[in-house]
Amino acid sequence: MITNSFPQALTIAGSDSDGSAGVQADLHAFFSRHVYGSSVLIAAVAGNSYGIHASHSFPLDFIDAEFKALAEDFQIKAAKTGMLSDSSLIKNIVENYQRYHFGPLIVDPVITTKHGAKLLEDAAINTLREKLLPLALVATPNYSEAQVIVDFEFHDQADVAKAAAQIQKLGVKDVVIKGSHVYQGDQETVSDYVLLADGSHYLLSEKYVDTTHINGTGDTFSAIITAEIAKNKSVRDAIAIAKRVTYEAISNQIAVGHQFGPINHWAIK
Ligand SMILES: Nc1ncnc2c1ncn2[C@@H]1O[C@H](COP(=O)(O)OP(=O)(O)OP(=O)(O)O)[C@@H](O)[C@H]1O
Ligand SMILES: Cc1ncc(COP(=O)(O)O)c(N)n1
Repeated sequence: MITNSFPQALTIAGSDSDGSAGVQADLHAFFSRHVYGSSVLIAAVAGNSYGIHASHSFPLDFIDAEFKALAEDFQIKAAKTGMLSDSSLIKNIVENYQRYHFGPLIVDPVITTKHGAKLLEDAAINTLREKLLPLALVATPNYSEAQVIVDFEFHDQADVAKAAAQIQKLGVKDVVIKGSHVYQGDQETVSDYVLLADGSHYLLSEKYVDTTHINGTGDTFSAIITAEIAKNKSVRDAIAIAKRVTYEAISNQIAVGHQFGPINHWAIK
């Protein structure tokens, strides 16, 4: 009899038809780190590298059926969320996540795409704050999402640190605020501020890559953390690996799409 022990992870997110972001990016990322990926699709968007043309959320009873089907068979060791659409979907995900055992939860609070399309209703921000974030082992807002969650504007790194502490107070154990642009001498870097559950905090920096092929960076980053946690890596190591390999995927561009193209998951080692 085959055991169910191969590392398995789950993404609870939206499909992006151009394959660059959402569930598609998450599954590429899981695959690249040798983790089996499954998905609960909550919505699908019709889009390409220029923008999003349409979006469609799935019925809640269908989402319930997806969770149940996976719970009856798979041994998922870690799960992540991406696009969440609206309040009723967030509540549904919270209920299903609490009903089943899918391991630690990584919340990537996706609000807008790289083309500026909104993937989360304004009215759902409170539900995100009060219902979903408290369940998160790791939350990975980018610079602008973090400002929406804490409801104040960042002017400097001290504000980023203050926001991470505020997000931790919502119940999130480990917080990564991505995407501060910091100069180290002449070199522009993209730095992610990390605040761990034990109170330790630090910046993870890589050189800024001047490219528009950045669709799916946030999805990939959070999916890699999820994959590494599914393989029992520590949160600190999982975040460091995610930073390193996401940088590899951004800096080894592939020629797909005209504007906000995908990153290169084959570059991930
Ligand atoms: N141009 C770039 N050059 C180098 N690193 C980058 C670049 N853009 C993003 N990153 C890195 O990629 C990772 C993903 O961050 P990013 O801020 O892009 O997330 P996002 O896609 O905006 O997030 P979300 O999915 O939450 O909307 C981070 O580690 C960030 O520092
Ligand atoms: C369906 C879907 N989900 C998420 C994103 C965010 O992508 P990114 O990782 O670039 O922030 C997206 N563009 N589409």
